[in-house]
Order: sequence, then C-alpha cells, then structure tokens
Amino acid sequence: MTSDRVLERVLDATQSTFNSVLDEYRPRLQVREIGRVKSVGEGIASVSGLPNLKINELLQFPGNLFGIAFNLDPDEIGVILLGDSDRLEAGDEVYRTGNELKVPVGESLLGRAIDATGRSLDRGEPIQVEERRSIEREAPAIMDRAPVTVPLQTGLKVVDALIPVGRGQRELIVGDRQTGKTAIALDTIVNQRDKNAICIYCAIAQRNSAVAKAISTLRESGAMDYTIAVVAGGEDPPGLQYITPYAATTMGEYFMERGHDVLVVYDDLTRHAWAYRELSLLLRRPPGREAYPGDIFYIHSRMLERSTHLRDELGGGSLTALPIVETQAQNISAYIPTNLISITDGQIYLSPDLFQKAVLPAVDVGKSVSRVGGKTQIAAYSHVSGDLRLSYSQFQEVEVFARFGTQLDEDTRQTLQRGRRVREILKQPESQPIPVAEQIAVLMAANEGIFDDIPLDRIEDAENAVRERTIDRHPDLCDRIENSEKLSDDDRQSLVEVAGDAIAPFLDDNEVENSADND
Ligand SMILES: Nc1ncnc2c1ncn2[C@@H]1O[C@H](COP(=O)(O)OP(=O)(O)OP(=O)(O)O)[C@@H](O)[C@H]1O
Repeated sequence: MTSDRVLERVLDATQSTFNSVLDEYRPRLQVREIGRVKSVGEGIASVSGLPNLKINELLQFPGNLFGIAFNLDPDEIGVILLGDSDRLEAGDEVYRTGNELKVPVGESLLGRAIDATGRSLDRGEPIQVEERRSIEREAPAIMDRAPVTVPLQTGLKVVDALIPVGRGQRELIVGDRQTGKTAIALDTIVNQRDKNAICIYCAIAQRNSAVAKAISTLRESGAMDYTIAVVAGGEDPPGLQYITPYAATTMGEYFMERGHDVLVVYDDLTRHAWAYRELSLLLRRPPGREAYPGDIFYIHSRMLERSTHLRDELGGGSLTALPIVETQAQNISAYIPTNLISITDGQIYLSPDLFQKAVLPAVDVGKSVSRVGGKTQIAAYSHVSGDLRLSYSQFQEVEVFARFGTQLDEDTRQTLQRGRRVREILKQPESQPIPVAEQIAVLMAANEGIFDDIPLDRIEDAENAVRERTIDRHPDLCDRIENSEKLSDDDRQSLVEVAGDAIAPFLDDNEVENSADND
C-alpha cells in the first residue's frame, strides 16, 4: 500500500470517529433567566428584566436571599423579600426559580420552633425535610367537608360550658392588649395532651420575650411533644411576617390530610394585617380604609377557609383555627376585627375591665358567641350550660343596680349571691386545664346553689374539694361523662350529693349567716 493510500484511510477513520463523537455530544446547557435589581427598600425590591415571571414565583438574589414576586407591572416587578436586604444593591442579579415558595411539612417538625421557610430557631439540629408544600393552597371544596361534630375541649370552664369550640371550627379570640388572649390559646394547646391532636402555635411579630415565654410554657407542660411553633419576630422583614400564617396552615393541612385533628393558633392577625399594609404601601398599591389595601379581607378569608372538618372518605381529619386579634380601646368595630368577626364562626371576647378586677380568664360571656360549637358539646353540658348562662347574665344585669346601694329584695339578693359565686367558679389560673367530668361536677353544684353559703374567698378550696371527691367516689360516672353519655336523674343526684358532702367542711368553720355580707 502506498503512503498516500495509508494517509487516506487514516483520514477516513478519523472522520468517522469524529462524526460519531459529534453525534453523541450533548452540551450541558443551563438556561437561567436573569433580571436586575432596580432599587431596594425596607423589605421590598424592584426588579426588571424577567418578562416571563409568574405571580408569587420565588426569586433568588445574591447571598442566598429569596423574595416573592408580588406586583407584576409591565416595566418593573415588585418583590417582597424574605430575609435581610442590607447587602442587596441596585444592579445585582436576580434569578427565577420557576417555583412558588414551598415550606417543609411532616412529623420531623413536631417539638421544633422554626420560621416560615423551615429554618430552625431553637438551636436544635437542622430540620430533616421529608416533603415540601406550597404555602398558598386551595381550601377544601364544599363537597369534601363534613359537619363539625366533635368538641375541641379547651379545659377552661367558661369556654367549654358557655362558648364551646368544635373541631374544624374557626373561633376568634378578640380583646385589647394584655387581656389574656395568648393565655387562652396556650391553655387550649396544653389541654390537647392525650387527645391525639397536633397543635401549631404561629406567632406573628410578637415580642421575642413573649414568644420565648409561650414556648417555655408549652415545653414545661409537655405540650411541645405534639406542637410546632412557627415564628416571625417583630424585627423580621414584613414579607416573612406576611407568609408565616400561610406556612403554618400548610404545615397543619399535612396532618389534617392524614386524618389527624389539628389546632392552629394565629397570634395575632392584627400584626399580620399591619405587615401586609406596610408591604402594600411600599409597593405603591392603592390604600383604602385605614390605609389597608383593597384585598385585606381576602388575605384572611382565604387562609381561614382552609380550616375545616374533612369527610370520612378523606380521612376525617380536621383543622381548627383560633385566630387572635387585638383591639384598641375595646373597639371591636374597627376594620380588621370586624372583618375577622365576619369570617369566623364566633368570638371569645376578653374584657380589660374583667381583667382589672382579676376575673381571669377575662371572658365577657355576653359579647362572646360560638355559632357552631354548641352542637358538638359533650352531652352532660346540656344539663348545666343553659342555667349557668341565664343565672350569670341575670346577675350581670342586677349587679350594675346593686352598686347604687339600693335596698334589695330577697330574690335579687339571691341572684347576686349565686352570680358572685358562679363568677368565682368560672375563674381559672393559667395552664391548669380541668377535665370535662370535673367541670360538670363543679358547674352542676353551682347551678344547684351548693356553693351559695360559702364565703367568696373559700370558693376555690371548696371547688377543688368537689372535684377531688367526685373523681374519688364516681370514677365510672366520670368516664361516662367523658364519653359524652347522657346523664340520668340518678347520675345528677349523685353528683349533687357528692358536692354537698365535699363542701361541708367549708360551711362548718365559717359563720354561714354572714357569708352574703362578706361578698
Ligand atoms: N387565667 C389567668 N390567670 C392568671 N394570669 C393570667 C391569666 N390569663 C392571663 N394571665 C396573665 O395576663 C398577662 C397577659 O396575658 P397574655 O400575654 O396572654 O395577654 P395578651 O392579650 O395575649 O397580651 P398581648 O396583647 O401582649 O399579646 C400575662 O402576664 C398572663 O400571665
């Protein structure tokens, strides 16, 4: 073979190898849409150059900072930032992620304090993410919902007897600052121990000390075992505060869809509305009443609509919402409180006047209502709630006149005597939930006038004696009450007799006839 021929064959072979390599070559291309930061403000940024961006899409900024596309105008995009924006500058690059914000969900979150994006706030191990879900999800359809039939016991006599809450209900806790709103919600969480419920405490822009206190109360009472604390601090960017309750709802839905009963406390939605107003004003959305944007009702209604009781075919789980709203100077007709009152299925109103008089929990029974819970109440409450409500409201009316020092007839004197004792009995210290059977025993005794002759300062001891004696003497009856069985006349008679025995020592060593004068 001539050298020319050899060269020709080598070239042919090289050509075919080259062609086959070229055929197999797949360049690794990554397409990223990159925009630019136009300007940065307090918790927001304005971005340009991302024409295909979708609303609510997550954007990535330098320094692992994320934001959500909020305003899509033709020439610029308004973004709410979810982290510290100190180092962000005009001209920085912005990347699309193609996704909405998704938060971790799952059992690994139980017992942890986290922020809305799943970052650990309790200096524990990093969160093990099993699954992520979008923070904005559609509420269950009407056909997927079942009626609310099971009670959610708060362990508070005044709430369980007079303003009962059902699993899947939305009950607003409303009141001025420092009236014990958080305390009621935390007591309810503490009372879910051994009741197979999952709880989520969602703190929005609360003082750090208040959040730390709430979490330590839950830890001390063992409630963190079944609770997740989702927290946005007061100094966190408004964007993070805004998304926190949606993230908490998504975390709750995960458990609801697995058939659990879930309780979510939103503490509080006044501050959530403030965060949204701040963002809207910074992004130049048109302000409306009290400078809130036009969709302020919708941000709360679409979130609370996600609370429900699912049909058995869908697992039968439930998500109960206890949103908290703060009023200024007892003005419940302000914009945000009225919105929330109309969205929810009732409200527990806390009165600063009662708080000052040390009537705690400071629940104003007259201004509180539960539109759903009554149908779910444990059967035994039907023997006590009606009479209790009547005698208490009569007392409240009469008490106003009695202050003028008028001469009182015997009936009025008795109404006052009973009412003062009922009020004393409805008092309850924090973090000390009372089981249903003991509540029934005490409230039935109060209705029957068993406490009428006991001086007010001894009522608490007498009440404790009645509770102890009832559990001791009638454990079977207590079990039946807990199982929502109806009480027979004999059962009621036995409860009243036991209460009569239990309070005897409190009558003996006191001048009975003077008790009314001591009131
Ligand atoms: N039942 C109770 N018995 C005794 N103290 C109580 C009771 N309920 C609340 N308190 C006390 O009242 C104070 C205010 O309670 P809490 O923080 O729950 O009120 P709040 O309305 O949530 O306050 P804020 O407006 O700051 O959120 C706390 O010091 C709490 O310990």
